[in-house]
This record gives sequence, C-alpha cells and structure tokens, in this order.
Amino acid sequence: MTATDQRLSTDAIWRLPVTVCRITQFLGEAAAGALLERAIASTDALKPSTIRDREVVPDIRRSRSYQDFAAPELLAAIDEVVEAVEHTLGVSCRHTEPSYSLNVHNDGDFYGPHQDSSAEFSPRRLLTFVYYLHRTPRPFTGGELRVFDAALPLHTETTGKWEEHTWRDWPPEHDSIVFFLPSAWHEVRPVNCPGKQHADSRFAINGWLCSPDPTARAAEAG
Ligand SMILES: O=C(O)CCC(=O)C(=O)O
Ligand SMILES: [Fe+2]
Repeated sequence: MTATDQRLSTDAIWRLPVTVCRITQFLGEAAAGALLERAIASTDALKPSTIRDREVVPDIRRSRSYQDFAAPELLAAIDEVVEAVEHTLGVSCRHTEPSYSLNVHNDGDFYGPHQDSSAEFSPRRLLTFVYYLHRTPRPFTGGELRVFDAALPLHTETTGKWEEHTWRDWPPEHDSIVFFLPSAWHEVRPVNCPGKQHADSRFAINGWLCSPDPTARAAEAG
C-alpha cells in the first residue's frame, strides 16, 4: 500500500461531472417560433415513444414521438457549432449521419435513467443533441434533463444505488440545445402540465450524430 492509498478514506468522494455543452437562443426567436408551431401541428403523427428495440415500456418511458419530423434548419445550425462541441466533448463527428425525432412530454410524462447508446443498443450514436421548444411563459413545470455524474463516492459498489448518485439538472428552456456523450446516464424528470393541452407540452427534438452503418448502405445499394 502506498502513502496515497492510506490517505484515501473510505468515504472519500470522486465526483466526475459529465460535460454538457448548452447553448441558449440557439435558432433565434423567429426560427424557434416557426419550429414550435410545426411541432404543435404534428399532433396527429405522434405515437407512444419506444426504448431499445422499439418496445413501448411505460414504466421506463412515457411520452409521444414523431419519427419523421423534419427540422433541416436545426441540423444546419448544429453543423455550425459541431466543431466546438467535438472539441469540448473529445469526440469526432466526421462522416456521421444525423438521426432524430420529435418527442412530446405532457402531464405525467417522463423518461427514466438511461444511456442513449451501449455496446448492445445503438452503438453507432457518437453524440447526443436535445433541442427544446415550448410556449412562453413555460406552461409546465418539471421536465428537467437530469445528467448523472460519472463516478460515485468511493465507498459504493461500482454500479452503485441510484440514491447514491449525484447529478445536475438542466432546464428544458425554449430555443436551447444541449450536447453530451450518448454514454452519459440521464433522464427526463416528470412533467407537470396541469392543463394537459397538447400545445402546452414540453417539445424536444432529440437526436444523434451516428457513424454510418455499412450494412444498411449495402442493403440500400442493392
Ligand atoms: O428530452 C430530453 O431532455 C432527453 C430525451 C432523451 O433522453 C432521449 O430521448 O433519449
Ligand atoms: Fe436519452
């Protein structure tokens, strides 16, 4: 045992915050307002949100999604900042392809703690982005994005219990975007939207920059 080991008491805390890049007023008032109107208008296209291999599991995730929602202006704006984000998060997104959807949380909706990629599910996701939209003033409470710190107090098991984790909450503020690594543990805190009006929901355009899928390419070609 070295002198340093002896100084590490069992209740020492190694707290490693996960880096999140957050940009507010990302598209500007006019573009964000127009995108919000399109998001609100998509109500008929919404289906229950899924996890992993497209399963609906309401104990883990309760919200509605529109997989084919198009937001080219958002992708163009992401393109303009991605180099700075790559630099900060230590990831390279060259030759990646975006994949994204519109996710709508209304009263009682949430998404429990999860990672967006793992060796088993969606391993090609290299960077997560979440862009938020809502009416002003914000018509709901809750719905924070909770990002858990990467490491636990030293005395806990490697996996740890959820109550031993530390975290930081990010507000889902209209026209703000966050970027983080898809391996980060995160959740959407329950939304309280007492009026339950669709237009008062927490709207998010959530997606990933993904490394290309060579098998999908081959299938498309032929
Ligand atoms: O809406 C958010 O803040 C995050 C959503 C999320 O984690 C996901 O869809 O994977
Ligand atoms: Fe996620």
